[in-house]
Amino acid sequence: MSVGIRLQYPPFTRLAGSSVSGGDVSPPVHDAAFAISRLSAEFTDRTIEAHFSHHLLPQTKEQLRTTLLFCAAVYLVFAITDVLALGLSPLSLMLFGCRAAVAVVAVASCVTNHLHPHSVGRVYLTASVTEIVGMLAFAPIVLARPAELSWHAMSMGLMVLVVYLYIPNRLLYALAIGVISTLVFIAVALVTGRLTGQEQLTMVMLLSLANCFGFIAARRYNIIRREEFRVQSVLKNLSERDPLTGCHNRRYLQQELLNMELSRARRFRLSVAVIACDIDYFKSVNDTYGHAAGDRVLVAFATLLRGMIRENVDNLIRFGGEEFLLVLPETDLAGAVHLAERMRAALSTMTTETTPGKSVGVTASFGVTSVNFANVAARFPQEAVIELADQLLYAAKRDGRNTVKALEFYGRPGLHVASRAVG
Ligand SMILES: Nc1nc2c(ncn2[C@@H]2O[C@H](COP(=O)(O)OP(=O)(O)OP(=O)(O)O)[C@@H](O)[C@H]2O)c(=O)[nH]1
Repeated sequence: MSVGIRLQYPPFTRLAGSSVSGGDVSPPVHDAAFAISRLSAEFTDRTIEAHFSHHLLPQTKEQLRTTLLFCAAVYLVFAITDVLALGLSPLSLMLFGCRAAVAVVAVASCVTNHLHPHSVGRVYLTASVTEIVGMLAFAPIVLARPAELSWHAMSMGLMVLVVYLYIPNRLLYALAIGVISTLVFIAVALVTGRLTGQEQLTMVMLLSLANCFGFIAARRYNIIRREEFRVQSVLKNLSERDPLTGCHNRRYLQQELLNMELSRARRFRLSVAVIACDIDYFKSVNDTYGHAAGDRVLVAFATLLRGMIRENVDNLIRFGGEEFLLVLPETDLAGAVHLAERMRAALSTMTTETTPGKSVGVTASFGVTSVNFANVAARFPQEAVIELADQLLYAAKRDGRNTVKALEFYGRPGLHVASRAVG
């Protein structure tokens, strides 16, 4: 059975660390899934890369804003050097226009990202556009002040490092922008014909080194960030999942899921259903066929349940031992009872191979409850819903097992009036 990690985001920001309703979204957690491309320094699995990017989005946007505004300010401040070189002339005014264009694009990028808080693509697009405009605006400065070519080469080297290391962008975009602008700069420098052959060689070598060091350092940084994310995801997975069945565990239910689903249902005045189910006479399976066979039955039961719930919506939790719990958002009592009855019937016809050639069939009992927040205004302890489902499960056990018991939850003890037994 593949074990998964829960990585989710609102509406696209559920990550290793935060979550919103979304059921068992479970990218595999084995190492191959976290493979990192040596060239792009990104996860080769696009889904995991998307989770990673969304996980870091708030920090990335913050970094981008700070860096772009700082670079825009530096670009404008360096207009002083134009005035010192060219005086207050139409040419220096034109260069100021180029510098102002960079500042305007940088500010527009920050505003765009502010208006689209969940878009990773826009962050990279605005970073790239600002970098390209910054590099383009540098060309007229170089052409207008050819006597300072060595200084311009130094500035170019610094700009390349900024592109690789300080402006958050995809590594391959930074590489393309860094290399192409370096080549264009070298071409412009050679066209001006102000440098000796030795100076030209030195300039080409230094700018190549700036690109190499920038790329290597950025690649290293990108890989380290992703390694951190991998470890974080694996640890989170270990702490939230049952290793035998791959289901979420009780800890996850109590610390995250239940509160999240009940709060959401309360906010939007929706129904949430909970089904508690437990394999009947499971001890005798262990006693008769051995613990390993019992494990196989548990895994088969979890697989059956998982196959019958809505992917990315419902949640399956191993509540303990041979007891499982299903949390079903936007589901009323009738819908949950119908599902529980289908599960009960499916299990009663299923067998699991315990040893080669030998199979065992089991049944299960179900306790079903649902709370409709359109009718329930009063606050109640979140565990109360689970407790009711559990009580109903044990009522089903007392009633002979292989049966479903259901009751609407009205939020207060003594008001569970809509009782219904099925099976
Ligand atoms: N193989 C296996 N057995 C487990 C696991 N966790 C709990 N059990 C066993 O599950 C059995 C539960 O037994 P009981 O609580 O008596 O329940 P039951 O026999 O299913 O009886 P009812 O629930 O009343 O129908 C115990 O024998 C536990 O050892 C597990 O991970 N693997």
